[in-house]
Amino acid sequence: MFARSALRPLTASSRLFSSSASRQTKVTVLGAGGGIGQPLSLLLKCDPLVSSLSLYDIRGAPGVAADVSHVDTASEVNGYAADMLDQALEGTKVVVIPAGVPRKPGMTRDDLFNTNASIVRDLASAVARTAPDAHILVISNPVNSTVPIVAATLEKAGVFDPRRLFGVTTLDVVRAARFLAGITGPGVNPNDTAVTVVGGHSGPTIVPLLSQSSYGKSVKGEAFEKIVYRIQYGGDEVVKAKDGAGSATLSMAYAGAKFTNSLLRGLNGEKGVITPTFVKSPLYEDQGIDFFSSNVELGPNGVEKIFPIGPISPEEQKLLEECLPQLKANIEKGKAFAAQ
Ligand SMILES: NC(=O)C1=CN([C@@H]2O[C@H](COP(=O)(O)OP(=O)(O)OC[C@H]3O[C@@H](n4cnc5c(N)ncnc54)[C@H](O)[C@@H]3O)[C@@H](O)[C@H]2O)C=CC1
Ligand SMILES: O=C([O-])CC(=O)C(=O)O
Repeated sequence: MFARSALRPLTASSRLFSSSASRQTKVTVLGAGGGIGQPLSLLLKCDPLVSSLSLYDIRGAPGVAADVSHVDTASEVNGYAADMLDQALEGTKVVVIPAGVPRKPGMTRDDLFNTNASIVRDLASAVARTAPDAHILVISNPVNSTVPIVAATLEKAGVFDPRRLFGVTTLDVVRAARFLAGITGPGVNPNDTAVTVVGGHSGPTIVPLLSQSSYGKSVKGEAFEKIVYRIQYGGDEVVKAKDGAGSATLSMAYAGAKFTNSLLRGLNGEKGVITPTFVKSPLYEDQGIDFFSSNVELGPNGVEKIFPIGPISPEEQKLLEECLPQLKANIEKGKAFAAQ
């Protein structure tokens, strides 16, 4: 399926799976029966760095596991029913969480808070109890709030290590590269139009830094406004098109598998694995914002280095100013919930 000879040469940033190192890892998906969980489980089954895949959901995970387990890659797959959360987490090194409800048209990600906050808190408690050293990748929305909830839950349990908690903002990066390639001209490949996206993961908190991209820096005026809007509201495009049937699942599964592979490469000691992710960050701590997405180097301990956002244009400075107050409010909402 992925025969090497059939592939054109790829840059490190463009590969879905790359595996220069040999150590393999047990990965658990919480919410594996869902719209994201199913294709994500399939993609993780295809990742050569995953040795064992543990699939959990309150419904349907054993069926998904039976199905995915027939794919002829080396990893083993196990499915766990609703009452087997602790067994699903035993011995796992990486936990990916796409559990929770998705948006319908007319909703914001924050409208998911009331349902998803407690789902994520309870799953984080289980990770703290059963796999306290695991790296946790949070997909469930609203990411700007669910990540602080997971952090506070782990902190309460005395096992929080900020190097091991990640909000998955990779879909924004994937969209930015795709949309920029689309307006750059025929034949331009998204592999060559990577854009760093910083801030958070909802509307105005998503800040693409086009000025730092060789193709993006020439996008000005109305074209700039349009592509920024499209990157910030790409999720709404999918919610609208699915017309009540949910939000992005396939592109998110791709993005989730891509970020998981980056983390696994870092854990295996590969150098120079750098990608944006929403982590506990010192960058805007002086403004009371202690979670932020910027480029992060992933390594054997998880977060090895958090990069500052670097030089940005006056337009991007304005976007950042719009991002920060909303991001702060989202983070505080998560913390207030976790403190109850
Ligand atoms: N970070 C990002 O960029 C993105 C995040 N999302 C978010 O991902 C989440 C999932 O989206 P979909 O897969 O489309 O939803 P979905 O409804 O298709 O699947 C969610 C799954 O979570 C399961 N679930 C609910 N409570 C659970 C619990 N306590 N333990 C384990 N599993 C549980 C459900 O049974 C269901 O199978 C949503 O919150 C959505 O907003 C979606 C797209 C992008
Ligand atoms: O829009 C949503 O609700 C799902 C999501 O986070 C995205 O597609 O970026």
